[in-house]
Amino acid sequence: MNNSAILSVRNLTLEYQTRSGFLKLFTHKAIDNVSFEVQKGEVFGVLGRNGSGKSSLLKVLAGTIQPDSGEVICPPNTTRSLLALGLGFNNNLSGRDNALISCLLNGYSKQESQPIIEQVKAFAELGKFFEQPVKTYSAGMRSRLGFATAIFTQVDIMLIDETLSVGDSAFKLKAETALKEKITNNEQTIIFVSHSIQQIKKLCQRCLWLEKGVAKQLGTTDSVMENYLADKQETVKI
Ligand SMILES: Nc1ncnc2c1ncn2[C@@H]1O[C@H](COP(=O)(O)OP(=O)(O)OP(=O)(O)O)[C@@H](O)[C@H]1O
Repeated sequence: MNNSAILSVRNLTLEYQTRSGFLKLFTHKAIDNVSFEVQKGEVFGVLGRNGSGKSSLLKVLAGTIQPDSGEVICPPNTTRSLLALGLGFNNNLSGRDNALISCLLNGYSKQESQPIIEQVKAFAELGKFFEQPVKTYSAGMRSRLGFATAIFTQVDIMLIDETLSVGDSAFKLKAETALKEKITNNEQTIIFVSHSIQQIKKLCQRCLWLEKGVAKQLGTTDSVMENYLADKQETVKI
């Protein structure tokens, strides 16, 4: 692992097994021998078509699923949090209680959590719904709560899966601005999956292009984007 790398992924492979008929199992390689490193303070993008393995990769990086082979290495005590739609909340608890649980899981005491929860409440703009169970929320409202919770609790690596793509344009802009502020001090490491090429261009210095689970290109966002867009246009022509 390079000195300033906060995350090192080596030869990662993940297979899903699904039933394709009575007693028949179908194996699908969602991530195929992928390796890369992310530096501390870097905003790293992952792009690729539908089904290319982006979300699966983030889940492995967050430790919510185990790979079949390969490894994910971080310095000791590195905290990681996956911000993805529908993940991580207890549906029966209110937005406030879910925010409190996130704080406690990130090592804050109940007392230290109170001002953070008020910041989350103000940022998420959920009004009285903040006190209602999360199961009553729309996808956009969950996204607001998830984003606000992640932005105000300190984690070493934020793993963001599509959450910025949901919600109205005013909130998207506010979320992007908050992320940029967090990025400017070069402390926050972010791994960011998005279908929005504009968002990846705006936020990420480097990115990884996944194609059917394989790392097709790893490099600066400009160089990867050039080939990715050319490839997309080729496919549209065909
Ligand atoms: N739980 C699962 N069981 C079986 N196959 C799965 C499972 N989750 C994902 N897959 C398959 O693994 C592949 C990668 O899926 P993944 O969701 O990681 O892709 P993605 O790039 O995030 O897609 P999208 O851009 O559409 O969100 C797809 O072919 C998908 O069908």
